[in-house]
Amino acid sequence: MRMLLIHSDYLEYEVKDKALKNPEPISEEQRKGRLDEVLAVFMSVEKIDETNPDEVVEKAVEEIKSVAEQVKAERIFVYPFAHLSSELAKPDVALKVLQRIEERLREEGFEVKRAPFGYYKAFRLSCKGHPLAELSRTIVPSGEAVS
Ligand SMILES: NCC(=O)N[C@H]1[C@@H](O)[C@H](n2cnc3c(N)ncnc32)O[C@@H]1CO
Repeated sequence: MRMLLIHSDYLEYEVKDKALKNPEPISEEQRKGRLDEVLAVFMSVEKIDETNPDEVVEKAVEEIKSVAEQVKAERIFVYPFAHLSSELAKPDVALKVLQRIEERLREEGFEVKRAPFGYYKAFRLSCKGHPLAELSRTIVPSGEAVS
């Protein structure tokens, strides 16, 4: 799992076209979304994560929680982003992992939105620019080497 974390004044997206033959079914309301004062987390779920998705979910939640507490963000935007890795997990595994991360962050008390999976989307982001505003993390199941 590769994550790019951007502490932002806002992130807003608009769904454009399908990027997968069978993208995640979405409601009309989910075609656009916005959060203000948000920690945007762009995530590529990787092949290696398929060996232990549950562990990767927990490690990702811990990392996101730690950064959110450091930058004092109470809102998280989970953003599926297939451009941070050349060894992507299959879409059905990736979607489940991202849905579970969304659920777990809500359980931890954050306000959470997740951008729709399997689409091309236009988005606008306003990075705050402070020293911790742009971070990346790589997470792998235990016992696996980071490539
Ligand atoms: N920017 C637009 C986009 O990335 N669209 C991606 C993601 O929404 C999603 N997707 C597919 N596989 C993955 C994966 N392994 N991890 C994360 N997202 C994935 O499917 C789209 C096409 O790859």
